[in-house]
Amino acid sequence: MTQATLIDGKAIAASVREEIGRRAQELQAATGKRPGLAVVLVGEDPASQVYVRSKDRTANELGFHSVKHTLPADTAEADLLALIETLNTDPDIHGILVQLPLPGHIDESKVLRLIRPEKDVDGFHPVNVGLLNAGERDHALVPCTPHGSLILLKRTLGADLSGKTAVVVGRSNIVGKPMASLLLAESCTVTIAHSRTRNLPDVIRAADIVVAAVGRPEMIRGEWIGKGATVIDVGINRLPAPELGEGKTRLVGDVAFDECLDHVGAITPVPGGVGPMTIVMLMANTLTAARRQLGLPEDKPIF
Ligand SMILES: NC(=O)C1=CN([C@@H]2O[C@H](COP(=O)(O)OP(=O)(O)OC[C@H]3O[C@@H](n4cnc5c(N)ncnc54)[C@H](OP(=O)(O)O)[C@@H]3O)[C@@H](O)[C@H]2O)C=CC1
Ligand SMILES: Nc1nc(=O)c2c([nH]1)NC[C@@H]1CN(c3ccc(C(=O)N[C@@H](CCC(=O)O)C(=O)O)cc3)C=[N+]21
Repeated sequence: MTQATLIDGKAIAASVREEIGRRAQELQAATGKRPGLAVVLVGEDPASQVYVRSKDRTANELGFHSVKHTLPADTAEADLLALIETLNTDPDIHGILVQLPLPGHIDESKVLRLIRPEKDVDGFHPVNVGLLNAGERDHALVPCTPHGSLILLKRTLGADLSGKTAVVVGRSNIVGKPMASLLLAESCTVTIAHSRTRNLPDVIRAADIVVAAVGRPEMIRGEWIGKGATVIDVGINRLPAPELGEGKTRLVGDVAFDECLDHVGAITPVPGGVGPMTIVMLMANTLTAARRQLGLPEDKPIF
């Protein structure tokens, strides 16, 4: 019986974070400027509040300039757009992140299109999406969760992923599509699966690399995953956990983790896998955006 390697996202995120901290200090020594991040939250979704707090805290810990704008859930679209215009022209702000999802009365696409592509640290603006898909990712800002997932894969399998068979389950603009695009750019043979995919277990079984971004707790069973495969579980699902006490919850991924341990090669846990990488890649993107806006040469890519 083999024993799967646990991909320690928390530890890898900590090492990337140190590197970003060093680079931010260099930037400040050279220019007197700190990378500046603005996070905008509309409404009071508790999960979003947790993420936004964590982004703000990490930015502060790394010595970034960080501002948080919390707007009421009934904010008019025009007011949100006006705030983005202000941030677009603020020279101390290099990165803008609007926490998703937005309340239903606001046109998400309109908001994302207004953010200056140079400041779009989520990588959701059509210009950044286009650059990534055109094979120009070095000039883009790359979405944080897929980018962090790719780093986990490279730290586990080595820098060269070419020729590997990868299945991405999920086709959202936030995770699935950009993940597939990054893996294709690494010369993997990529399949994108979704809710209409037939024989999903068989599709997944053929993969060297499985990335799960579905949002359904433990939907992907251990027996669907081939021997020795590497599994990146992006899913974050909060389930009630009465065994931990009344009203308590616990997080699980999209993959049945325990069922994988005796035969997969490596797997990310939830929590402690992709989540911590997402936050640190947001800081990496903010630093990249700051250097570009200050006219400095690109830093080495982070692996
Ligand atoms: N760790 C992190 O940092 C982050 C984690 N997440 C988590 O990742 C997960 C996915 O997020 P996101 O991409 O935004 O989710 P979406 O809901 O936008 O997309 C889910 C995708 O899963 C597909 N899907 C749904 N049901 C099935 C099924 N039965 N079989 C196969 N595919 C299915 C959908 O297919 P179709 O298109 O056909 O409907 C869709 O493409 C969530 O748990 C989210 O919380 C998200 C962002 C960051
Ligand atoms: N514009 C925008 N950009 C995003 O990047 C974005 C977003 N909107 N909306 C929501 C999703 C979700 N997301 C996560 C970030 C960190 C963790 C994270 O740190 N997770 C910890 C656990 C956190 C906990 O305990 O709740 C972990 O997995 O170990 C998870 C999920 C970013 N998102």
